Parts: sequence; structure tokens; C-alpha cells
Amino acid sequence: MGSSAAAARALRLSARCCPTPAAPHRVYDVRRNLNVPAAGEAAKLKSIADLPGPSAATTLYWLFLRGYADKSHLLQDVQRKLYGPIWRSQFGPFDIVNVASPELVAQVIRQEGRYPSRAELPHWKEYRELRGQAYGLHVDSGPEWLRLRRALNPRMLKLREVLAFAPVLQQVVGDLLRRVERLRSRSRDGATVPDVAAELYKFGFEGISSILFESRLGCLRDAIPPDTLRFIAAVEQMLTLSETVVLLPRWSRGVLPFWRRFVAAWDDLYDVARTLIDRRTAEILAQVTGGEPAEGMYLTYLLASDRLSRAEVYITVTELLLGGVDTTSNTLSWALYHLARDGRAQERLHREVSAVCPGRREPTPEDLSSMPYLKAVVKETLRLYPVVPGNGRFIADAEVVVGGYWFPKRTQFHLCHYATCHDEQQFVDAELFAPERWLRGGAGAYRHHPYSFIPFGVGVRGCVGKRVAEMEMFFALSRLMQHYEVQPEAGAPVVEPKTRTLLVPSRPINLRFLPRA
Ligand code: HEM
Repeated sequence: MGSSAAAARALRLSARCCPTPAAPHRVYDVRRNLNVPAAGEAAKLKSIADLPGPSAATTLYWLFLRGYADKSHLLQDVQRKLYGPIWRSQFGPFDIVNVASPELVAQVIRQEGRYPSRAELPHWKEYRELRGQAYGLHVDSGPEWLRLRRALNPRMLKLREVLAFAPVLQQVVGDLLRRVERLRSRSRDGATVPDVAAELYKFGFEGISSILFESRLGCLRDAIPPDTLRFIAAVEQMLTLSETVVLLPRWSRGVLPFWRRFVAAWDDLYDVARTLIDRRTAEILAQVTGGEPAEGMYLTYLLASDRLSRAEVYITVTELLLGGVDTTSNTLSWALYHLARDGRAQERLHREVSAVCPGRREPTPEDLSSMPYLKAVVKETLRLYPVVPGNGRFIADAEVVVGGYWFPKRTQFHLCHYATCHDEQQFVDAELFAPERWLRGGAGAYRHHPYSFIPFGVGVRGCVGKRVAEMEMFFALSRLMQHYEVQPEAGAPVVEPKTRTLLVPSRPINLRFLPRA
């Protein structure tokens, strides 16, 4: 973000990849000649001290007097216009280099090294140490982090493996449709589902849990399991408090309530995940003891592969749940919000789904490859509302050169993803919802720089849940379109996004679901 606080917030996400820009643009491939300039050369380069940027006081002014504290995504744009595509912001303990052009983002990524890190998360680390937990994906770094990713990746990122999750995800989508039907038919006008994002959170939780635990939790039933509600509330709390806690000095912990609440939220997250893991592990053991083969999905695979300690299984599964709930749900909410307001786009999507799957047949993963418009809708939603509006790279072990500036080891970069996605030079009519721009041969298609749109991050540190997220969103959106025409409520206000580590709707999105004939 323009400001350090916003950058810190975005970096702190450290949480949560569309095609990783497949083949790096040759013209931008600067890794070899820029990394570690020869002695003497470095002296000729400008340094971090030469960067433009707001003072700490100006940052406070922007955040709290100009009202950007929860709109740090917009501040990226404002500050890029003021300072150019690279600027420095200092705020509390943070000294951050913001980059807001795809060329500069590419330069940072090409120098990220073998073990990329998004940001140091001292407060997350402190919590883990306090409770004697393993560090996990977000806190661990170097070879230890890579070891975790190597254990998690094969079942999550290999397309062939992820296809095995399709049947259970389709069941979950079936439950979502039934819940939408119940909610809309009970509403006063017989059509409105209030706060669609809240419903889709439950869907997100059920979806990722069904994959991880190989069993259904019932989050989309009328009586929602208390642990689901506890987890969803704790995600919200932890992400919100994380932004505050990291800025406050340690001495304030006994005086102010934030650290205590942050710890309580993490305790809830961890406890819910551990309870679910323990329950499922006991079932798997009983199966094996009874002579049944322990065939299952993700948790069985993790336990059987024996590559992670039990403490690492607890924390990484907690992190997968955390990554899997409000990322897909917010993206789906924005997609429905726009489709409801753009009858033409909705009709085109409905026609595509009906042509590929006549008679409301459930789409298979193979069907999805014949639905380019569906994929374009999801891409365009992620471009307008990148759920991770700013990503980060903390380059600890190397000096790097970016944009003609030399940076010492341990420089924190903030990659202003929201700003690049909304850049008119990259995307014509950047503020318009125009899925067509993603269709081959469509107007303006593929003219953007590959690093202007990296919603799932990039490289070995990119999102581990990308394939699962895409399948979940494609199934949900296509089947909702088969069954309903979605409309905004009469007189419904425009809903703007706000930043709460992630980009989320600033007010509830209420939509009318009208059954299709
Ligand atoms: C619309 C859906 C999603 C989006 C846009 C998204 C985006 C991202 C981004 C931008 C990152 C940072 C990548 C980087 O630093 O290069 C990330 C990391 C991560 N995501 Fe996702 N994500 C989504 C869904 C999911 C799901 C469903 C899961 C769980 C299965 C998940 C789990 C994670 C985890 C665990 C990380 C940290 C990986 C690491 O640090 O090694 N995400 N995601």
C-alpha cells in the first residue's frame, strides 16, 4: 500500500495463482545482470534514501485523516500518482519499498531467491512460540518452509490429483444450491438472500474441509455446527487484529486488549482445526485397525506420507482452512454482485453453461475446459477485486537492484497488485467489469504485462490452493447460473470494497435469486 501500514497489512496476509506468468517475458528477465552489482557499480546506483515517499506523519494523515485506513488498496493508486511507480514508506517499525508497475514487480520476483518470503510476521511467530506450536507455512522460512511446501504441493497443485476432489466439491455445491433455495424462499419477497458473502463463507469452509478431512461438516445446513461459526468469527478477528497488533509496542500488551484478543482468535482457529484433525485421525486409525484400507483425501495423504510432524500437520491444516474460506467466498460474492448488475454478461454466461451442459447436467472438470466465458468472469472479478490486494517479498539474503535503485539485504517490498490490476495502461477501461477482455481474440485481450495480474501470487511461493479454489469457484458459479437468474435488490446501493488484510465487501451484498424456468 502506499502507506506502510497498508503495506504491512497486505504483507502480513502472508496468507493466501492463475497461471503463474508462464514464460517470463524475455525483455524483463533481469535477474542475472541486476542481482549483486559488481563492486563500484553499486556506488553509482541510487539508494533507498533517494526514493520519494511520504513521511511517517504524512502516512498517518492519509490513513486517519483522509480515511484510507480501511482503503489501503486505493492508497496504492493515490501514492503511485504522487510518487511514481516506486516509493518508500515508513510507518512504526516498518520501512517498506512499494512497487506499483508490472515491470518492477517482475524485477522483484526475479530476485526473490530459492526460498521466497512474503514478510516477517513477528507477532504470528510470537503466538506460535507462546503456544509451543510448529511455525507453519507463513512463519517458517528457508529450507524448512520449502520442506512443508513439498509435502503439501503434490495433492494440491497437480491437476490430476486435484481432479479427485471434484465429486466431493460437487456435493458441497449441491448443498449450497439447497441452502440458497431455502433462504430465498423464506425471505419476505420470496427471492432475496441477504449477505451473500456470509453464506459463501460457510460454503468455502465446507468446501475446503470436505477436501482436507474427507468428511462433511454440515456448514450449509440450517443448524450450522458451532465450531464452523467459531472458526469463521475467529478468521475475521485474527485478520483484523493482526493489523493492529503488529504496530503496537510490546509493553502495551498488558494494558490494551488487542494482543489478548489476537491470541484468543488464534487459539480458536487452531483448536477447531485440531479437533477436526484428531476426530478424523481416530476414524482413519479405526479403519486401518479393522483391516480396511485407509484411502482418503488430503489428511490421510498427509498423515500417510509421514513427511510432517503432528504439530506441523495441525498448523498447516489450520493455514489451509484459513486460506480457503474467505478468498473463494469473497471472489464468488463479487462475481455474483457484478453478474446481477450486468444482465448481458449473466445471459452470456448462462448460455455458455447451458450449451455445454444441457438439461442442467452437473458440469464435469472436462466441461469446464469448454467454458471460456466462465473462466473470464472469474479472472475479471479477481482483477477488479484481487482478494489479496497487495503481496510482499522480503529479500533477506541478497542485495537487489530494482528500478535502478540498489537495496541492501533484508529489504521489504510491497507489490501493489491492486494498483497494477487497475492501471489504465495495462487494462483499457480498467474500472469496467468486462470479462470479454480475457477471451482470446476479445477486445484488448492479452495486451497487459503478465505481472500486472497475479491474483494467486507467483513462483514457488504462489498460492497452494489455486487449483482447488478455481475448481470450487467454477463449479459454484456455473451451477448457480443453471438454476437462478441473479438480480440486485431494488434500490440496492453500490458496494465498495474495503481492506481487512484481504479485500472484502464494505457492506452486505444482498441478491435476489429467481429460479430459471
Ligand atoms: C480466490 C482464491 C484465492 C486467491 C486469490 C489466493 C491468493 C493467494 C496469494 C496472492 C497468495 C500469496 C502468494 C505469493 O506470495 O506469491 C496465497 C498464498 C497461500 N494460499 Fe491462496 N488464494 C486463494 C485460495 C486459497 C485456498 C482455497 C487455499 C487453501 C486450500 C489457499 C491457501 C494458501 C496458502 C496456505 C498460502 C501460503 C503459501 C505459502 O506461503 O507457501 N488459498 N494465496
